[in-house]
Amino acid sequence: MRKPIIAGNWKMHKTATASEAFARDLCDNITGAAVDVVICPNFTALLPVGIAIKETPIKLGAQNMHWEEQGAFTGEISPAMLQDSGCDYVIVGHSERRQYFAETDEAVNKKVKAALAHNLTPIVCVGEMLAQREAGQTQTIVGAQVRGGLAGLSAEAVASLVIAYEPVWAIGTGRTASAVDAQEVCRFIRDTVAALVGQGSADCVRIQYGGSVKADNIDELMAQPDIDGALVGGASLDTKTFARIVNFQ
Ligand SMILES: O=C(CO)COP(=O)(O)O
Repeated sequence: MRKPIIAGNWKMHKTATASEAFARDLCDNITGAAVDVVICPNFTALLPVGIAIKETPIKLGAQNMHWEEQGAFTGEISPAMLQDSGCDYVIVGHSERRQYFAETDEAVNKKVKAALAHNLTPIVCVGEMLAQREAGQTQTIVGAQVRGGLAGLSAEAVASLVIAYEPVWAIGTGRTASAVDAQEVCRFIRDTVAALVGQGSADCVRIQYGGSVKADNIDELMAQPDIDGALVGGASLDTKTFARIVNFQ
């Protein structure tokens, strides 16, 4: 039985001060959640938010990281730094990183391995662009991203991580994939994982859907057999809405 996991990706929103206040408000609104809850603020907010949620079940995640331990990589942050800041999770290969910062499957793979080596659970993002979906290439693209991102990992490692299916055309557009379409791709991702490392891991790995998840579509999405959670952008920036998403039916 896979425990659902709902994560909020705050992207480049909220200062550290605003993030801390928001996190405290969130703690008051999310009590006794039956699911894993993760919030991913910007780097400068990790420490204060980590302190704000310390005695609560809410976990801390980062939005990106470098794969190296340390070194001359101006502007980057290492897995050890994230761990030291209180992170348990890190988002890897978000489509905005792939699109605007030229992140490749090879880089994603290095980041996934580095995260696991530092006891950080990677949330590995995959998803096709609109033109690719319309050209009937969804499975080709998503399959290659899954195989590339998870290359060389043991069955046990794959079982421990989280995969987020985020169709690029559904991110921030208000255009959610239908629950049936999302289920179909999440099922395909699970089958791809099974072919890669075996059915046992495929049965354990948690797969989130992301892309315009809102309070009014979460229930239908979570009712799908292969959707184990959500990676929420815009709707995670409102306390009441995010609390409602976490408390899906
Ligand atoms: O990119 C996303 C989460 O990582 C989804 O963003 P929205 O929920 O704003 O569409």
